[in-house]
Amino acid sequence: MTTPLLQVTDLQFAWPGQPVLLDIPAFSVQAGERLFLKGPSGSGKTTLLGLLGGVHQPQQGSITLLGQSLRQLSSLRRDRFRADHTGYLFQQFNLLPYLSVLDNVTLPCRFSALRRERALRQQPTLDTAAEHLLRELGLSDATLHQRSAGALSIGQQQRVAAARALIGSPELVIADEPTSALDADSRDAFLKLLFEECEQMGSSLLFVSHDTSLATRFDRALSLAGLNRASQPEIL
Ligand SMILES: Nc1ncnc2c1ncn2[C@@H]1O[C@H](COP(=O)(O)OP(=O)(O)OP(=O)(O)O)[C@@H](O)[C@H]1O
Repeated sequence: MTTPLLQVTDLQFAWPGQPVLLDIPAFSVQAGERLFLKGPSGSGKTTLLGLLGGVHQPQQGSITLLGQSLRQLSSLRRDRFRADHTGYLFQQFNLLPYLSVLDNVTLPCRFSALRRERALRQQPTLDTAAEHLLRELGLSDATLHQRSAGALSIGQQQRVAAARALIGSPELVIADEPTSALDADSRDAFLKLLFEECEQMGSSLLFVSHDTSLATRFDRALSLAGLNRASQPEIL
């Protein structure tokens, strides 16, 4: 059996002063897999993604990415490891609105020498790497690339956020409800592009959403409730 890209074992997490939110005996993502994780609002999806990226620390259990236990890294090395191997696509995109589109897309390469190096293996400069990705994701108008990210439409910002998550081919792309602000047609088109890019880069995709209609498009679909043994009080 091949070693999973990401492996969670006996994880427990509670926010300070709150009951245990997540109690997950086992969860894994395989290399190159497209995994859909569903769960209602408030069930702990975003918290789990923060744990997987090493942003939060579990009270118990282990999270191993590419054979490296996150717990064994100092917080500085954990941040670097996350920047090297994980691309994040957030629900609210989290672009820096005053920076240009290109500067937003190339941002991960400032924090990760590995992603910078990988991007420069394909393209002569980081800007051309960003432009290439933006074109692949349907943002081909070069005048848009120089504009402040905050001046773009929601659909355009989402593509910029996707390019930022993908630049430098991280092994794992984590997407937290990235299509919730889109209509059905834009959502379908965006998913198709995201899948194509992840496949080209050999990245695994962990896609979290409460929109269960998307689940059949993925290699595997899991429900957080099915993974999590912690009791869930009032979730919507
Ligand atoms: N920084 C925090 N401090 C304390 N509690 C938090 C924090 N972030 C989230 N929580 C709590 O953890 C629970 C799960 O929140 P989380 O955002 O992980 O759920 P979610 O499934 O991603 O929800 P949604 O689909 O609405 O984004 C909620 O009860 C929330 O109030």
